Amino acid sequence: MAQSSMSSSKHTVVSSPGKVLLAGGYLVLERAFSGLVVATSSRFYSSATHLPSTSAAPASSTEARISVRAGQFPRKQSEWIYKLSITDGAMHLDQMNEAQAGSNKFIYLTLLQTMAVAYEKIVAEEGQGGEEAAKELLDRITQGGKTAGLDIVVLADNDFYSQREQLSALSLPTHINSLSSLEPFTPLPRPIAQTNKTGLGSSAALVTSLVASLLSHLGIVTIPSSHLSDQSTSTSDLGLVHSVAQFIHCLAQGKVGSGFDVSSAVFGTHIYTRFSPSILTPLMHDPADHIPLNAQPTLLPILDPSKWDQRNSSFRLPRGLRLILADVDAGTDTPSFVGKVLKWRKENPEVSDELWRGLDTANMQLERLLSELAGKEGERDYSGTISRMAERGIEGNEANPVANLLHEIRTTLFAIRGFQRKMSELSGVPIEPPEQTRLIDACSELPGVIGGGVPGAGGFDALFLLIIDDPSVIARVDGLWSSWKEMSVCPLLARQSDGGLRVENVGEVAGLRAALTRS
Ligand SMILES: Nc1ncnc2c1ncn2[C@@H]1O[C@H](COP(=O)(O)OP(=O)(O)O)[C@@H](O)[C@H]1O
Ligand SMILES: C[C@@](O)(CCOP(=O)(O)OP(=O)(O)O)CC(=O)O
Repeated sequence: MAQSSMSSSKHTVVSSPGKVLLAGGYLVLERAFSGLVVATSSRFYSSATHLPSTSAAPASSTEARISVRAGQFPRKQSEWIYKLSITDGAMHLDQMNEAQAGSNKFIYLTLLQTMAVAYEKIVAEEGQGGEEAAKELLDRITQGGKTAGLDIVVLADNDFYSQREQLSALSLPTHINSLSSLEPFTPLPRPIAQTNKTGLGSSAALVTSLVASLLSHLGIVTIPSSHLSDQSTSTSDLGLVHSVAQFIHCLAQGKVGSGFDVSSAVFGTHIYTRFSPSILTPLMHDPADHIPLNAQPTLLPILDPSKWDQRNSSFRLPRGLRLILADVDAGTDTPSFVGKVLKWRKENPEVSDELWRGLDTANMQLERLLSELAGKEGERDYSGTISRMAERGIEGNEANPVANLLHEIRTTLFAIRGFQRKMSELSGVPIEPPEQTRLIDACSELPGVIGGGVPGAGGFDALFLLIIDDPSVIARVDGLWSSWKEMSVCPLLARQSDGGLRVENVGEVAGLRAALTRS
C-alpha cells in the first residue's frame, strides 16, 4: 500500500481523474439544470511523504517546511517551498523561494486552507483549540519533530498538457497510438504558465488530489484505495474533501463556477447538479491569509458536507462505447465566453429560457438513452449489434432495440449541437464555431462514429466523439484527424472512466515511481 502507518516510510499518493462536460455547458451553472460529466482515465497524482531534515531546514517541532514540486516541469521554476510556523497566536504559511520560482496561487491556497481545515478537525477531536492543537498539527507534519516536514510531488498524466512538440521531437505522427509511446509523465520544456493545457481540468484535479493527499496523510480522512478489498472510506470523508476542494478552487479562480470539475475529480462520472453558490459567500469575501488559533471553527461549519446541496446521480457510458477526445490547436478564453453568454441570457430572458429548456430536454434525453443502452448490456445480441455497427453507419432497425438506441443517441447528439449553434448565433459567442461544425460533421460520417460535440464551454479548444470501441473505428478517426487541414487536431489518450478520487499503490501506476524520483 502507498499509505502506510510505518513512521519513517509513510507515503501517500492520491489521484483524481480529469473531466469532460459531455452535455450541460452553461446550463449547469444554474441549479435548475444538470450536466453530464464524464471522468477520464487520465489522472492527476499528488504524492506526500516526509521531507528529510537538512542544515537549511532542520527538523523542528515549532515549524515545518512543505515543498511542492510539479514533477514534469523544469525544476527551478516549478518547486514551491513554504514554511508553516506558529507566531503571534496564529499559524502562518510563507513561501521561501518566491524570487526564484514565482508563486503558485493554487498550491499556496490549497496548502493554507487545507492546513486550516486540518487544524479545526484536530481541535474538534481533542476538544480544545490554541497552540496545543497547532503543535499537534505540526507534529503530524514533521512526524513528531523527526523530519523537516512534507515533500510533495504533483504529476499529471500526459493528456493534461499538449504533447504536440513531444510527438514531433520523436518523429511520431499525431495518432492515438503514438501517445502511448511517450514516457509516462513526459518532462515538459517550459514552466506551467507557458505550457498549453488540453481542457481536462488541471487545476481542479490538482487541488482535489492535493487536498485529499494532505488530509489523508495527516490522518484526517480516509480515501478509497485502488484496491477493491480496502473500502473503509466514509462518504462524509469524500464529502469533506469535495467541499474543501470546491472552496479552494473557487478562491484560487477568484469566482464561484458550477464546480462540475471538482465534483468529477472527487466522484468520477455522474450527472451533476451544482451547489448553491451562496454556501460559499461567507468564505469568499476577505479570506484569512493565516490560520487563527481559535477554539471556535470558522471553516468546518460551512464546509460540513451535510450543509451542501449539490446532487450527484449515477451515470456511466454503456459498455462497447468509447469516448475519445482531441485537443484542437486554437485557444479559447472560456471565462470571457461564460461572461458573454450569461450577459446575453440576462438581456434576453424569454428567448434564452426557451433555448435553455430545449437544450436541457435534449441533454437529459441523451442521459436517458445512454442509461437505457447500459441496461441492455446483458442482452444476447448486445455485443454483436455493437460490433456490427463498427463497420457501418449507425442505423436504426425496428427489430433491434440496441441498434435503435444507438441511432437515437446519434440523433440526440446532433440535436444538442443544433441548440449549441443556436446559442452561438444568438449570443455571438462561438460555442460551436463553423470550423468545429465541419470537423465534427466529417467525423460523424465515419462508420462506427455515433456522434460528437464540443465539450464544456465549447469554442475552438477541444472536441469529443462517442464511437464504437473498435480499433477499425479509431484508425478511421485517426486518419481523418491527422489529415484535417483547417485546424490542427491532436488526439488525447484518455477514455471514459467511472472512478473518482483514490489512493494509489505507487508500484502499480506505470512510470510513477520513476517520475517521483526524477531529479
Ligand atoms: N502540474 C501542475 N503543477 C502545479 N500547478 C499546476 C499544475 N497544473 C496546473 N497547475 C495550476 O493550475 C493553474 C491553471 O489553472 P486554470 O487556468 O484554471 O486551468 P485548468 O482549466 O486546466 O484548470 C496553473 O496556473 C497552476 O497554478
Ligand atoms: C461554461 C461552463 O458551464 C462549463 C465550462 O467547462 P469547460 O470544460 O470548458 O471548462 P474549463 O476547464 O474552465 O475550460 C462553466 C462552469 O460550469 O463552471
